[in-house]
Amino acid sequence: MTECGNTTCGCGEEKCGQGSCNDENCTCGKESSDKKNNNELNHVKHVVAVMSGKGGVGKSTVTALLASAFRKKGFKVGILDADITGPSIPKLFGLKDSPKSTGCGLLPVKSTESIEIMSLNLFLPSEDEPVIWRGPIISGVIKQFWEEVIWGDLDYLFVDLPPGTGDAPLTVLQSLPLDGVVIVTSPQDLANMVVRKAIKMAEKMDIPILGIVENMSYVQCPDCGKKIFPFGQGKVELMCQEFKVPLLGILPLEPSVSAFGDQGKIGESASSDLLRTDLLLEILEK
Ligand SMILES: Nc1ncnc2c1ncn2[C@@H]1O[C@H](COP(=O)(O)OP(=O)(O)OP(=O)(O)O)[C@@H](O)[C@H]1O
Repeated sequence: MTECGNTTCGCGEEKCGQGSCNDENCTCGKESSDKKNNNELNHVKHVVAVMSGKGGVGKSTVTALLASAFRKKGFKVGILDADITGPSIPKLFGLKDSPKSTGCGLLPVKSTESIEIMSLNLFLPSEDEPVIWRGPIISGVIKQFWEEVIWGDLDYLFVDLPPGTGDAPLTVLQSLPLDGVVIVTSPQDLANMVVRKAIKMAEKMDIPILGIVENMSYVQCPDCGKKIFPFGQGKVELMCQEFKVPLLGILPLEPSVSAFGDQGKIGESASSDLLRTDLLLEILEK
């Protein structure tokens, strides 16, 4: 292996620890272009992070709905739950089994719809056990979930990020071979302000923004079907225009979404049909 200088690596690229270096002899710390096939057992075609910056806007729900929508289309799908201290994915899919370990690595747990799932909550003795870890340990676990889990052949791996722009999101954006991020927002101005920080973080790190989903956007009257916008209307369209990214869906505040999630049957929620999956697929294929 060749050693690179302080600022420039053997391949002539500036040393930054991000992006992709195609010189296989270079040790600049940049990831090789084959980062997706992180071990011989894993062949993951696309990795998509779901991010928000703001807590509670529905990242995990949107991750689960996206994964379910892609699965319904026949793709092989996985979810890496990078929300280490507040993991929700196993609950949404009603998973209780612990991941099995083989000589080669850890096996994800399969949901009823055959989505491969890895989450720290699957290792805990009870689902309400807290995880009280500092940032470096959390980052280490996220990397292990990528490198030491036998994902096998997957078309799409969705990564559910925790809120904020701290250690865990940074690790995912820096260490995983992301095709891009899907941003989840909700219509309140407060959410908007924090979500913009996440968008700018991804932009600063040269991670493509694949699109924005607005969650809890409106309530539909069960009697007359009229849409009520308790937090105001049209904000996500403005955000998409400003950042020049596509709108991937507007989801209502819908009691059944929460009920399906609480019952561990989020895959049965029809809200996944409201996501513009075909548009996302088109963007990813490009
Ligand atoms: N469109 C929706 N309609 C009704 N309830 C929803 C909707 N989206 C999310 N919820 C509910 O809101 C709560 C928070 O959702 P979720 O856990 O997906 O948010 P999050 O952004 O991932 O949270 P965190 O920041 O803690 O990771 C859950 O109880 C979920 O069922």
